[in-house]
Amino acid sequence: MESQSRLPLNTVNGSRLPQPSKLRPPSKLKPPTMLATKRPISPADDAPAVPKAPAAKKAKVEIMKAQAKAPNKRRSIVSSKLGKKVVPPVSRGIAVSRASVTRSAVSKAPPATTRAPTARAATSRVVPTTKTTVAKRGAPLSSTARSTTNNVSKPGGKRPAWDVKGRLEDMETMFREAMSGNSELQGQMDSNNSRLAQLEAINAQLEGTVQQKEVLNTRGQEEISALEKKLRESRDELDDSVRRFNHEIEDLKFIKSTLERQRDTLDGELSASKQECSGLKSTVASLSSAQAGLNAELGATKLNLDQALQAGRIKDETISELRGIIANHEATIGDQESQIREHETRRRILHNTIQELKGNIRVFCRVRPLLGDELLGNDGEIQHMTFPDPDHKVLELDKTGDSTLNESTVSRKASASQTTHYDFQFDRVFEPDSKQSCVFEEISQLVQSALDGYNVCIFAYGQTGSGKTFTMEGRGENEPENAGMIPRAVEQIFKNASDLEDKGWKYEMQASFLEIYNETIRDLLGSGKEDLKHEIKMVPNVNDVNVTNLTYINVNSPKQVSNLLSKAAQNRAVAETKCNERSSRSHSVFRLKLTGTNTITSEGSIGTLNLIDLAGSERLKESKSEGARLKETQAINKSLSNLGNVIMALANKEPHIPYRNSKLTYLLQNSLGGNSKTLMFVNVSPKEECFNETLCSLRFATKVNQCQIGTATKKVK
Ligand SMILES: Nc1ncnc2c1ncn2[C@@H]1O[C@H](COP(=O)(O)OP(=O)(O)OP(=O)(O)O)[C@@H](O)[C@H]1O
Repeated sequence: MESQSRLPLNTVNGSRLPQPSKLRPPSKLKPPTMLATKRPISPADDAPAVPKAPAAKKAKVEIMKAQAKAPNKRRSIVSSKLGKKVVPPVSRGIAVSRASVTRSAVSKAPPATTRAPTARAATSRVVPTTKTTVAKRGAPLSSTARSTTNNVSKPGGKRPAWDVKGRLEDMETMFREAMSGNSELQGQMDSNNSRLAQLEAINAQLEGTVQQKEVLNTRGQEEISALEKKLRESRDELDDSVRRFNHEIEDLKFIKSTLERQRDTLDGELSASKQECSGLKSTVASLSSAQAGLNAELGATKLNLDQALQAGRIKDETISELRGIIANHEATIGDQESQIREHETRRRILHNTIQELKGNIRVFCRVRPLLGDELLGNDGEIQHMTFPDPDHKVLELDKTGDSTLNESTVSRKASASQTTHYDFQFDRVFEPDSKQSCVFEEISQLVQSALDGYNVCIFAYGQTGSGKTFTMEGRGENEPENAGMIPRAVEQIFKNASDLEDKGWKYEMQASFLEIYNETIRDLLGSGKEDLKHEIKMVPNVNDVNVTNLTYINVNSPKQVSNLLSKAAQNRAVAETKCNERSSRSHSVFRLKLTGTNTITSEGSIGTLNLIDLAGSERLKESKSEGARLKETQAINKSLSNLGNVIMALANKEPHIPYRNSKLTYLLQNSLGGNSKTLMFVNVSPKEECFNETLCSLRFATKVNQCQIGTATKKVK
């Protein structure tokens, strides 16, 4: 015991233990595989046969598991060093952990071998004990050690510091125990070494396998890179395909939407067609039923037809009888038509007789209404004129404070208050509110006479602004109610001529329009450019008047005549005077020559309708005309006074009638003589300041009205 205790503390069974300072910490120990690399095991070792690759894998897995359990194993080793039972690693089979291998190495602890680090590591577990031993042996005891020694001196407690011997004994005891444990560990280490050799063989085998695997791995990598390349190419192709397919999908979507639209349209058409079809079916059904009805009706109609044919035969007989009766009636109608024509002839005779009874020269007086500013004075009433006669034949004038006027054609009554009263009587007096239609009604029979072959002369006489043009021509193309005597006469002539066509009459109408201005004739229907001279000539044997170079136009409609009147109106010489703002300073003569032929009776007629708008009869004193206008007025007055002279001469049946003293009377000689019907309008102004002019005009008209010119005769071809 004594010699053993003198052995160095760091030797086990004679071999030196590694220095504690050179021991590696357990965590830095290399794994068994690494150890195997440093210490190859020859195949000649009596190691178990190398397991196949799966067996090697399994062994690796077991090793891994063992490593995971390593800390606990270490604890068990330390425990074993302290005298507890140590489980030999061999009993655990091939699944030996790195920690257990290390413990085996420590137990063997061969000096100066390649496994030294492992042994050192294993030895490190007992270092504290060894150190303590060294300290006890070499160095003086510290106070703490001493107290411990003191405690040991007593069983179950520390030995006192001074009990060195006791403490040494204790240490020796401990050493012996350690040594016995060491031999045990040595056995374990041997078995571990053999186990390690086996494992190294397995490891070498595994390394070969690893190399094979690496070759395989390299090939695999190459294959993988080739496959990756292929994969990239495939991906590119796939991308292209995807793009292509996307395009195709878009196209297909577009086609799909188009087709859907077409389908919708076709659906709509189909439903419409279905509806139409159902409608047609119902129509067919109704037509079928109608056809059945019609068939039935047809049968009935056939029956009726047979009856009608029978009745028709009877009617044919009746018709032949009626034809006989109609022939008799037609004969009667022919008789009656000839009677009508006779009646027409007699009507003309009677009409002429009536005209004769009325007198060949008749005078109508027309008073125009107050216009514009004229209405402002006297509350718009004409106070100096009265129309007392219900038969419209009398006009009364009252003049206050003018004793110089003491004449009257009919009567004159002067009152004490110096009011002079004048009565005038004419064939007709038209009051200011008389309409154009009302005036024309009175002259329409005269117009009819022109168609019957008479020379009719209607002229308007009066002072400027008294309403002559309004009476003869009217006002405004768009005011049919204001149409004058000329357009109305033309209208009536065309209408009557048309009516007379039934009685066999056909008329040719020739229009001319002229004016006499300053005793010069001007053609109002001419172009106006030529400076032609117009002379009045008597046509021998016909007792007719002709004007040379005058335009005669055949007319066949009222519209045509209306256009001629418009043209003439533009050509008329119109001049301003102080008496009227638009005064016509010439006589205008519209002449319509009517030549009628009766194809049935072979009668013929030539009539002339003269419609004359005379120039204003102004007194020189009133008109205040000067220069050229004075000459105009003088010429007008001369012709007008000559007209009066002619009428007087005719009335007095004088042997010489002074027709040639003025162009007007010379032109109208056939219309003023015995073979004519003459109507004079005396137009008067309602203005009181025109009283004297009005009086003059009325006096002249009264003279004309008193004339008995003779009996008119119609001209027969
Ligand atoms: N009965 C009537 N009703 C309404 N207005 C009328 C009537 N008579 C004439 N007038 C108007 O009085 C004005 C003068 O008439 P108009 O020109 O016919 O006179 P006149 O006698 O022809 O004059 P002149 O001799 O200068 O040609 C015109 O504006 C016309 O429209």
